[in-house]
Amino acid sequence: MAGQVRSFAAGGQTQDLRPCGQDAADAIGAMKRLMDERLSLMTEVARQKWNTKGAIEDLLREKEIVDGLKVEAAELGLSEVWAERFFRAQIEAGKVIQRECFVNWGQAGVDQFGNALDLARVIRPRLDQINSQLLRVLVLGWPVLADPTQCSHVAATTESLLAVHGELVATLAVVALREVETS
Ligand SMILES: C=C(O[C@@H]1C=C(C(=O)O)C=C[C@H]1O)C(=O)O
Repeated sequence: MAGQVRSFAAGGQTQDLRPCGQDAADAIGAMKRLMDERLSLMTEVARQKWNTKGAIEDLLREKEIVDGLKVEAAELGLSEVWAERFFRAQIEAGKVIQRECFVNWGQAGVDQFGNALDLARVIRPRLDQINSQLLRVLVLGWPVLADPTQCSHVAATTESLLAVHGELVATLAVVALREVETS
């Protein structure tokens, strides 16, 4: 895979994506932060849906996200099949968080949140940015993710997500990272 990744056009410039060790390690750090931010935004998503009594799951939006990211992945030289697995896992983990929020707020008798962010205008655009940024750092970090001698990075990612989001969410979110070696 690493050998297939040559370059991609970003902001009109072609960048060399062949990794050197530090770039790949930095990319793993960025991947962790972006995965965490994506999951953290799910509470904001849930607050807005709680206020509007909206459904947690939006399958049309999920399909649009995944279809778009598969095209981007192909352009970046990343396996579309793997990219779909990775992002579907992030989406499932995010829905777990939203469902947990709904259960907790239902039990606590929460009525409305006064300061919920706008889903369409604020949260989803940020999620779209995060998704694209994630794709790019996954390409850069691929040599580390695919190297069985460096599997501690996946364990560290799991640990840091687990500490904030709990075991179920963390396990779901990293599942595709554990399959990189075989992709
Ligand atoms: C985050 C949302 O909730 C769910 C999770 C999604 C995601 O993780 O991107 C997309 C659609 C929904 O099924 C949303 O509705 O935007």
